[in-house]
Amino acid sequence: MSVVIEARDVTFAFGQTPALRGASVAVDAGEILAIMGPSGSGKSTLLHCLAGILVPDSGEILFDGIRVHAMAETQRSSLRRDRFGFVFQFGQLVPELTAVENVALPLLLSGVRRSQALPKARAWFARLGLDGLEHRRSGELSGGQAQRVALARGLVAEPQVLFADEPTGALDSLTGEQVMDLLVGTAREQGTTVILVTHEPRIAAYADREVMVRDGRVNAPDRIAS
Ligand SMILES: Nc1ncnc2c1ncn2[C@@H]1O[C@H](COP(=O)(O)OP(=O)(O)OP(=O)(O)O)[C@@H](O)[C@H]1O
Repeated sequence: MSVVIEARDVTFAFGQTPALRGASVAVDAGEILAIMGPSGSGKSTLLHCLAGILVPDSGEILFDGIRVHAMAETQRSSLRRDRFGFVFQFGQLVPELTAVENVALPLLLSGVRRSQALPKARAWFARLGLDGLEHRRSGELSGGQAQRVALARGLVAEPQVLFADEPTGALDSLTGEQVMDLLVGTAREQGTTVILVTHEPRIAAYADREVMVRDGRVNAPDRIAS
């Protein structure tokens, strides 16, 4: 297995608040990695640095040999659009668009024609058990349905890496497990690398490997009480 994406000794602070204090992690191509840790430990910040949304104060982010931390915002935005997919806790579907238009969005933003993007998006509805919901808007979907639509949107452009930040956090446990079954199943079919932030061990159990973030570091040993 070869490393596809990596953080090396990354630090990041929100003003005076340090969020990452030398975080390092490497993820293999096709691997499903769960990032766990207590609230406020830096999990989301690490995910956002890996995805090129935030730029580290120091350290490196390497994707496929590219120095993401050194790229300009426009380049990072193209990288996110062309190579990465995203699923967040609250689906964040565009409420004005239908479900199928939401799924097609990453393709349309990449310049794929509507006549090609919409059929490609539609194919995901059968795949994720969403048949018949293509023309609903987000307000007309259940939480689990909306999250499956968000998952389809995250995967439709066949990204190399899917970033999922608490993708089941707003769902009851049964619905959450159904979403995880679909996420892991489709990612494996496509060979997509998945970086999943969760604080739930039950959800992390779907991953190939778990790392723990504590105090802005990955797998930092527990402090010895003095
Ligand atoms: N936009 C922000 N502005 C200021 N401080 C922030 C911001 N986002 C996060 N922080 C702080 O950075 C630290 C790490 O936050 P982060 O969201 O990465 O942790 P987390 O492990 O994902 O937490 P949670 O599990 O609660 O989502 C925390 O101290 C948090 O309060």
